Amino acid sequence: MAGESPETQKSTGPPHIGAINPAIPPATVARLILYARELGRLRREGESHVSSKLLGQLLSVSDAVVRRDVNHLGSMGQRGVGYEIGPLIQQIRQTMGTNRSWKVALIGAGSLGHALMRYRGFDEQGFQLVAAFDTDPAICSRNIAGIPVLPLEQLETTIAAERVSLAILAVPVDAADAVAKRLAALGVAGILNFAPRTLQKFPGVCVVNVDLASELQQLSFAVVSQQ
Ligand SMILES: NC(=O)c1ccc[n+]([C@@H]2O[C@H](COP(=O)([O-])OP(=O)(O)OC[C@H]3O[C@@H](n4cnc5c(N)ncnc54)[C@H](O)[C@@H]3O)[C@@H](O)[C@H]2O)c1
Repeated sequence: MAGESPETQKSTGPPHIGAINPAIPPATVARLILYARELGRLRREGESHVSSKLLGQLLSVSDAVVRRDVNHLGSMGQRGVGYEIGPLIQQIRQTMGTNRSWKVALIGAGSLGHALMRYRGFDEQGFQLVAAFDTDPAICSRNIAGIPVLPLEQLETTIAAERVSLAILAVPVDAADAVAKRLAALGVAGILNFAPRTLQKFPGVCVVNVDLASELQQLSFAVVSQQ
């Protein structure tokens, strides 16, 4: 799921949108997210410092890779002491834009949408799902896991009123481009797209595609490659 970099990057936009650092390679970005997850776990276990060797072991990469990745964040480690966990987490979160809260809208409240609304992990990472939208009247005007499901007609007013910056697209493939176009016109800065199609590009809108079927194909390739 992780590992794909934004297809476009926002150059201008509302003042609450931070710029993505284009100098960090996508593979490093993917690992930094995983380092933060492991560092959070170590901190909860009471650790204050971690070596590049241990952090590397936790991700099955070498300590040289860890040091190179962390170097992208500036001067962080101390020889013989390792990295101080708190400041390293803070620096990664600042770089990733996850040291702040993001308001997120979900478009498409079907099977996948329901599962996403029930997932509690977004809040913990600073992603606040404020509303879902659907075209099916049977689904609308309900609350799922505390999130209101609204008719699509209310997209424009709600996104503007709530100052939503990110959207999750979980609509049927044929509806994806039209919805993305509406989101782009509303100034939404990023779209997490689950529809199995490469979305049309919109200036200033970052898109990350999530396609579990593609991930499975990568897994099958990895398995056959080692046989
Ligand atoms: N990327 C992945 O790994 C992955 C996994 C599962 C599903 N999907 C994709 O996610 C999408 C949703 O899958 P699902 O299983 O939840 O489908 P679903 O049919 O259960 O849900 C789709 C929902 O979108 C609504 N909808 C239709 N047109 C709309 C529009 N223009 N605006 C707002 N809502 C609209 C429908 O009323 C329905 O509630 C599909 O495109 C599917 O292919 C991707």
